[in-house]
Amino acid sequence: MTEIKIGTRGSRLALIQTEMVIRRLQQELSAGSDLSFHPVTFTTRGEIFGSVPLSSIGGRGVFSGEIEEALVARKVDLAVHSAKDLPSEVHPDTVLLAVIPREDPSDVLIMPKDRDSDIPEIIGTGSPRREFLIKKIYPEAECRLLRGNVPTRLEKLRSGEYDAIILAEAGIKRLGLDREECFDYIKLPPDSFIPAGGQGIIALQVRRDHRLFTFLEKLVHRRTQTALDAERLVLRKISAGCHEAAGVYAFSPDTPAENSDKLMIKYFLFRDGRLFSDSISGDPERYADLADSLLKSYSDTTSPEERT
Ligand SMILES: NCc1[nH]cc(CCC(=O)O)c1CC(=O)O
Repeated sequence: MTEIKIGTRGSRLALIQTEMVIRRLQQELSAGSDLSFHPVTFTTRGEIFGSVPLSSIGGRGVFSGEIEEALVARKVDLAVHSAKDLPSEVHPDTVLLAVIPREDPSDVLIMPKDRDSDIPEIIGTGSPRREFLIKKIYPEAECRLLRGNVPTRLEKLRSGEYDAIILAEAGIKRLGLDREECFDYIKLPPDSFIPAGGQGIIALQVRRDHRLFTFLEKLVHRRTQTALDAERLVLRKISAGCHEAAGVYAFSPDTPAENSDKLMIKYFLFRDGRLFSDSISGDPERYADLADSLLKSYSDTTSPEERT
């Protein structure tokens, strides 16, 4: 048996996602293959500093740095991440492959069923993007820092610390927590409540020189990979830090009225008190050109110094 080590975080969601990838790889291996896959868990800085705003933790890749280092140092063969937790650039010796179809990328507002009012006053989120977008819906609401893994966040909602919290639909679905009787789940439509780049996508990170690279490359889910690449390209170009409100969503509109061969990209960025936002659609094979035209309105109104 050849053991293939897969670096991952140790949270329940991270382990479920890693198991999804392992199952997929096992299905695709030819009979008689001698590969066996084993998760190797890492504790990242994002978890060690679990109660402060993410923007106050220094360095890149708060949830992925340690795992990527092990990958580049050949201590693990592969790594599995939530794409949205990755910095906009990964180590140049590695690439990200989307081998599992994207889960619903929406955010969800979750409220206890027994509350007095339909309008939440205190909303738990530590994400500047979610805060910016939810205040358009509930201008009077106050957003309070909420950190921790998904079950912890739901526990804090249950304990009455918040009137509502915002989570990714993908996480609560994969954990099977989307049907709890005591909560209302209000889906925030992703074409207006624009998700974080990569939300709902599981990224398999592999070194270009790994012997499984060509095998893995063949397994990508085309639409998901296109969305991942397009969203990450936009993220690199706007170079939003985690203290800025920014979202990007690339998708193929598949309602009959629209042309499903097209890739639609939407983004918004709230920077220095100004809102940049645009959407464009075109040929998915040319997403780099699309992203460039998309960001034209942004660069036209931004001086070169501001863009660096
Ligand atoms: N930052 C935490 C994180 N990273 C990925 C997910 C959900 C799964 C996904 O988006 O694929 C979550 C939880 C959340 O934001 O509610």
